Amino acid sequence: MSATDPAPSPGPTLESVVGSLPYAKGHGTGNDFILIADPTDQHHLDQAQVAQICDRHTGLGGDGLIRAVPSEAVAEGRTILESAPEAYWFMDYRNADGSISEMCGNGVRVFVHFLLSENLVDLEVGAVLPIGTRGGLKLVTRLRDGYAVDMGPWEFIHDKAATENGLDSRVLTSGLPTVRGALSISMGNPHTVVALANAAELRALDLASIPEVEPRPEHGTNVEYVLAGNPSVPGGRGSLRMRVHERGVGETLSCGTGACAAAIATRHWSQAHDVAQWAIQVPGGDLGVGFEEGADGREHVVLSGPAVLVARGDITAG
Ligand SMILES: N[C@@H](CCC[C@H](N)C(=O)O)C(=O)O
Repeated sequence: MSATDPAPSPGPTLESVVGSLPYAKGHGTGNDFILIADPTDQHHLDQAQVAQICDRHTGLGGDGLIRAVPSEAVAEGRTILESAPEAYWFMDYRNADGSISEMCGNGVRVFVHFLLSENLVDLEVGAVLPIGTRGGLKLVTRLRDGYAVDMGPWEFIHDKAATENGLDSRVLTSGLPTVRGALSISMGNPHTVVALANAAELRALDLASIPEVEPRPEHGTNVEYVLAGNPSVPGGRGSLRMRVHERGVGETLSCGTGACAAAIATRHWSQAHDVAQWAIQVPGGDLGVGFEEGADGREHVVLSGPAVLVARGDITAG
């Protein structure tokens, strides 16, 4: 570039893209989100606007954006209200690329923490708050040091292959020398879990590009790489380490629904059905995954972990 060339355009400001907008930033084990309180359902952000806000270089930066809106304002929320009229708040979740996902396990804990900090709900330690999501009703219990979420029942995506072979798909990933067998699990959103042989494989994974999954999932998938056992659990039973490539985001430091899928797959492969509580180590911290019978008689997954708000701000041109 010479001195006479015109200066490159600095690009639009966030305010010019989305208008003035108060927000908070939070995370759950390093999975980070921009949170927007929208009690009157005014902030209808499109895919490009969300992607711009979540951009780590030209926006605020986040693995996703969560809008707190009354369930009444969203079609899926209105359906939930028919059987759970107490589910006043709905978690309108978007990935960093602006795409919609049905569910976010870390996000729903941070969401409830945000509602509390905005004085939009009142929740004692031990009390339960029903939340509407595109993945259905979720019950969030406030703990002393975080939140536990009844994520509801889980499912194998290809039931027959999963139960007969323990594997139903194949994944090709940079950094792994071979194509690996994998297991597809729905936590409301789709997951593909791959077992690794050792810690060197876990370290060597290159998750900068989207892993190739065959057969190709119609709506994409989140891919979890798991290593049974984790150093903080003596004997290792009921524990695992994982890294994740999230649909619509890329590699993240943690994924709550992914931790649930990883525990389900590892329990299935090791036939450890007697272990009701699992300890999951992700790059961003530690999560718990429990299994218990729900009121509907089906097995439910309960995800527990921390939720932190780190900042508040206002999108303005400055
Ligand atoms: N990080 C989340 C999952 C977010 C959605 C996911 N990327 C998808 O597209 O399904 C979690 O904590 O569960």
